[in-house]
Amino acid sequence: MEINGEMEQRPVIDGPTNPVVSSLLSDMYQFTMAYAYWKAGKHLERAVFDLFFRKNPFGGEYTVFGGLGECIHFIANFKITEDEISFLRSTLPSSCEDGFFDYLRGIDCSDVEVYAISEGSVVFPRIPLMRVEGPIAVVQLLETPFLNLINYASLVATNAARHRFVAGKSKTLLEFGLRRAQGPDGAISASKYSYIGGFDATSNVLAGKLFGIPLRGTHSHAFVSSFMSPDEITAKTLPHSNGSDSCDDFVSLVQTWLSKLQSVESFRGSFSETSQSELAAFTSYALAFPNNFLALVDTYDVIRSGLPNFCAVALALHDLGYKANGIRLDSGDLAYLSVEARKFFCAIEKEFQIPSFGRMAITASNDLNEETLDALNKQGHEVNAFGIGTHLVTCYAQAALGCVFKLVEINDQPRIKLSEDVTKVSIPCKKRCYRLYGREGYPLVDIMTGENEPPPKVAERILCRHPFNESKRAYVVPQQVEELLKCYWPGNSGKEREPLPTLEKIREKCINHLNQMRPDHMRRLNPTPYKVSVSAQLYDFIHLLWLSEAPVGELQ
Ligand SMILES: Nc1ncnc2c1ncn2[C@@H]1O[C@H](COP(=O)(O)OP(=O)(O)OP(=O)(O)O)[C@@H](O)[C@H]1O
Ligand SMILES: O=P(O)(O)OC[C@H]1O[C@H](OP(=O)(O)OP(=O)(O)O)[C@H](O)[C@@H]1O
Ligand SMILES: O=C(O)c1cccnc1
Ligand SMILES: [Mg+2]
Repeated sequence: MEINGEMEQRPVIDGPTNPVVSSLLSDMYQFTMAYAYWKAGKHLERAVFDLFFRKNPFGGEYTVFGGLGECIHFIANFKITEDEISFLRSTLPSSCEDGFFDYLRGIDCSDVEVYAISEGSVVFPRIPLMRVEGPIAVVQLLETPFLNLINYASLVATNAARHRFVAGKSKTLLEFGLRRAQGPDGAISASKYSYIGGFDATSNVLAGKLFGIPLRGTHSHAFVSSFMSPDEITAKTLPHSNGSDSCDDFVSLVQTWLSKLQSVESFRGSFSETSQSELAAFTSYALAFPNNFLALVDTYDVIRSGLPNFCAVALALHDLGYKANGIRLDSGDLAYLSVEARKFFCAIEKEFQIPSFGRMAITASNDLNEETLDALNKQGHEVNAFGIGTHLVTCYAQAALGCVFKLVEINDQPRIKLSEDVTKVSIPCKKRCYRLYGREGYPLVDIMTGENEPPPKVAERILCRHPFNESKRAYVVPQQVEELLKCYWPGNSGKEREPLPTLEKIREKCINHLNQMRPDHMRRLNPTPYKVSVSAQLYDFIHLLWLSEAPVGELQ
């Protein structure tokens, strides 16, 4: 585009992570409406849409906002190709005129503006996560892809944050969901947004490559049961960790340690013969990864086999200057088994004078979710890391977040969507949104105002009204005022574009925001709703418009 004789420098922004996110990834009705707008000569009318949700997921009182970056990557590259136009022509009724397809050929998002809350923020019902302004036909085409990019992203980020909340800050949380996720995009998105929501790492290698998320993993039961006995191990040499000399027969060294363990007085009766298959598997894994030895100990029997076998290998590694990483438990009573494992490790630390052996890491997995984490906490456990798959990535506890995209203004005229259900009435007008902070530093209330109202001021009392309930209102004297919607896509407005932060920064923002919330909004049982309000002026306007738009009933 040429402005004042100079070529405007538009930043080059890559497309979305998933290349299927393109202009046709939309509902059919967006294209039929676009045609009807065009036919009516309305397609260039300037519209304002709000993207928001009505209820927090998982019975909670907060949501983590995810997916904004992908939306911006999408619109930065929004074009309808010749091939796509041919397809649309073949699928729309043959009465659709050629001029419409010529119009579609020329559209992009250069005259669309997107204002949004920063990704990773904690957000609440009714406050627009995004405000999208532009020619109505184009903005209408963005509805479905935007909702698709935001609904699951925010749902899974929230789910991750909730799992983090129950697990506690000190635990390591590993996302193990790739195999159980809803297809490849579900899996990649789950890894990305679980990381934002506070997970530490993923097993998903592609997510590691695409987003730089730390990768972690152990091994499976197949690895253990694929071995028959230590006799099948032929390459038995393991160099000392400092490179000084080598142990020629690591397998025998492990056997020696197992015999020593069998004769320890305090272990007498707890185990006798352990599984030779498992011992061979652990020994082989240690030979392959002497610096990162971690063993899945529940293939046969955790107490009678897995733990002693693991310790025999870990002690042999210790002789050669290596430090084992720990174990994974994947079945049984995880609280009980983790406590028994810890006792076993501590007994070895004491018996053989090996400092820090008692602090060996214990990872647990197997159908974990918020409830099982909570139950484990209540029972007392010794788990250091949780691997969580199915419940996290499928968002088992709630299938979808209900973000919607509603018209709030056209040609500078406010619009309202009425409903019998008052929670579904949309809040009209182009709005500004603020978060007001209280004396103790907690966010107190979010407030929406009309676009041209003066902003709330620090230390100045402002009336915050429930948008629909006349009697619910409160005066607030904010100690800090934060404007929530920032310009992420300026279109032709000339405004500065907010840069897209890195995934690391988004994660940091999310964790800080969650930490900043008042604890009663965060608790799992009956959390206190966070207040979302409108200014007195906007309240009056909503109700005026409501009355003017709602037909008066007639009783007979
Ligand atoms: N101490 C505990 N308190 C509450 N729930 C637990 C506890 N330990 C494990 N769980 C959960 O109980 C469930 C046990 O699953 P399940 O009944 O399938 O047994 P399993 O241990 O997987 O058995 P299997 O050996 O057949 O694989 C899992 O969802 C697990 O997360
Ligand atoms: O349980 P999730 O939270 O989904 O976590 C991922 C699970 O995936 C693996 O199981 P695997 O595929 O080997 O099957 P399994 O159910 O028989 O353990 C792993 O051992 C975990 O149990
Ligand atoms: O690395 C693991 O232990 C792992 C990875 C995916 C699923 N279950 C376990
Ligand atoms: Mg399992």
